[in-house]
Amino acid sequence: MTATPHQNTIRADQEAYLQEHPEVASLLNDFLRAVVEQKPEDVFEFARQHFAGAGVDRVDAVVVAGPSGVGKGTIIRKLMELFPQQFGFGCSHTTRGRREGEQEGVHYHFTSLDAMREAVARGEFIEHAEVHGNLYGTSVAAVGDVTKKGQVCLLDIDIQGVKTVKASPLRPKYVFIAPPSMEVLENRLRDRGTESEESLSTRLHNAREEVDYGTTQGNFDLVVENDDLDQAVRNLSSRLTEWFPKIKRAAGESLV
Ligand SMILES: Nc1ncnc2c1ncn2[C@@H]1O[C@H](COP(=O)(O)OP(=O)(O)OP(=O)(O)O)[C@@H](O)[C@H]1O
Repeated sequence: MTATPHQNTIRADQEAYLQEHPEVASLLNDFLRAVVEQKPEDVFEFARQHFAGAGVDRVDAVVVAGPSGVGKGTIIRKLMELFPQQFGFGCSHTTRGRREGEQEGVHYHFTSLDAMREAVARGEFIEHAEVHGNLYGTSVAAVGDVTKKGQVCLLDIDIQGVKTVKASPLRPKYVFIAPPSMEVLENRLRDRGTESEESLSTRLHNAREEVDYGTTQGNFDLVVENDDLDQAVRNLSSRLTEWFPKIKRAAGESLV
């Protein structure tokens, strides 16, 4: 049966699209290769997991790490106030209890240990780690929620998490927030009033090793000392606009 002119037009249009998007063929070939290599019992479930992580190596993301109480959350909030259209927060999951004022989907996705373990086993997390007795993690979906809007995804991740992100397909920029001193860090944690003596001492104990790792040459793309908050945010913003020129174009040069 010969094709009608209308069918020919549709076919030409589809072929033109596929030529402009060679990643479609590569994505399908990768999937087929994975299926024949791993021979999954449940192909639909396998496909869901396989495609959940597709393209995650190409998204714009920034990992903001540092010891507890150094000001990661504060700096991220400031950046998002300054550049509301350009940055979005990649909301992590946690099994820890909700602190006063924290909202589901804004500060964290609050979940149970069992639900989180199951989601991790299904391959839905880029990284996860147990910190101070609770699970924390960054899901593929949380990063996608931000980057599909064209925004740079800001991630608040502890040092253990950083090490696993480095082993994941995500290719973010890594920023370490350093305290001016251990005394200042302790005062900030005390003044925040969120920790018991025991949790405070665990956090300070971990902080020394974290600062060693964070300030070791080559572990981070940028180290920012959070002494004066506005200065720290200025230092960070200026580097972010170099890394992601689209931020500067959209925000206007005066902001930086
Ligand atoms: N430059 C700064 N000068 C003074 N206080 C600060 C500064 N930056 C942050 N703080 C204060 O220090 C406390 C800790 O900050 P924040 O909660 O942002 O830390 P964090 O690194 O996100 O901690 P965690 O990892 O435990 O969530 C807060 O009370 C915050 O207001």
